[in-house]
Amino acid sequence: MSTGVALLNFGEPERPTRETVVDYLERIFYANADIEGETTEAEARERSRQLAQRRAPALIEEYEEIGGSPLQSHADAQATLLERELRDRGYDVTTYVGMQFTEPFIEDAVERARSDGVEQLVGLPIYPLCGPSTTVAALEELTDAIEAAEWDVDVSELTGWHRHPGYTRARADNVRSFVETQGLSLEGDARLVFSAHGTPQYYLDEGSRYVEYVEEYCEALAAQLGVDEYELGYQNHENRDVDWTEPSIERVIETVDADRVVVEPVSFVHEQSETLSELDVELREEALEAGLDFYRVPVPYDDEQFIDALADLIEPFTGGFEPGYYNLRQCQCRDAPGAFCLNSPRTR
Ligand SMILES: C=CC1=C(C)c2cc3[nH]c(cc4nc(cc5[nH]c(cc1n2)c(C)c5CCC(=O)O)C(CCC(=O)O)=C4C)c(C)c3C=C
Ligand SMILES: [Fe+2]
Repeated sequence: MSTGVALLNFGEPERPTRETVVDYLERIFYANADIEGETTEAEARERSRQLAQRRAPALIEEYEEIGGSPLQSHADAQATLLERELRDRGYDVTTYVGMQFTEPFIEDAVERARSDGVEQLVGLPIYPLCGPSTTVAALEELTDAIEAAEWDVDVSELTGWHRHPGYTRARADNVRSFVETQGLSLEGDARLVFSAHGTPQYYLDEGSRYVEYVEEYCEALAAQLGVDEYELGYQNHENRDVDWTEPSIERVIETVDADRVVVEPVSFVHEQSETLSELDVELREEALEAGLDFYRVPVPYDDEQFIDALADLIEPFTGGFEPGYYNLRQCQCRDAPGAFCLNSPRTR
């Protein structure tokens, strides 16, 4: 059977013109309009436009500073490597990249898979830590696009996958090798600092387990690295007057008791403005002002172990065996048939 894997991603404009960046931001703000309370569609659209226009200049500056976002090229490279790995394992698989907020959109990925004659589609959001505005929203879009295309295809979905042992090992080995190359010691005077993408308190109040996932993941990663003491901070987007996850990464950097910090960006599986600008430029400056040497672990987006872990997640669907055999169970965050994750409790 021919399988399509839709790799669902966030997206970042490749060319940061004012028009593309405003449109991009407007889509993001509109998709998250609920966090400011109930509103009409017209009000939400107007508010999203205003927020996008206000935020755009600073984001354009970030893109200019880093010479454009590499997200699209990293996502394409990942898709190619995953397809190759699954084909090497003997499966008839094609991968399709679909973005939530830039082209190629999720509906474009669906259209390409359909015209290629895919018989089975697996939706894999490239967010290891399941959250409502990323993982769940991306899969809702996938369902909507399939329905809009009136495509009768067998669909499976994968939500949270940070507990995959191969993934955790890949990230731990990546941190270890970075620390070694830099001549640092995490047990000595360099403090390990995990930086996670933040989320508005609204989503946590609505039942999202995102923070639990972040915390347990950091604990597991630190344990694999043999590190007892570490810090965790959140990269928040404070464009609206709403509460976000605490402590912010800036606060952590201000208060950490160390000579140097090694920052591991746990929410990210590509380099993008959040890593190359927010961390490497802005946070580095704050760290230096606080008297800290600053090191940031590169994201292992094309690492062989990481790609193998992604292939393992897809394998039950291409191999035709019971997903539960690999501990994949019905997702609690996405209440849809065929939505599996590694986070759900065992029922027996
Ligand atoms: C490629 C870029 C981005 C990734 C990956 C990403 C991941 C990510 N985002 C959230 C939660 C939210 N992000 C929100 C806004 C937002 N996110 C990005 C970029 C990425 N996020 C941008 C450019 C923006 C726009 C705001 C800004 O200041 O730049 C929001 C909405 C906030 C709102 O006020 O509407 C949420 C929610 C998570 C959990 C996550 C996980 C990896
Ligand atoms: Fe975000």
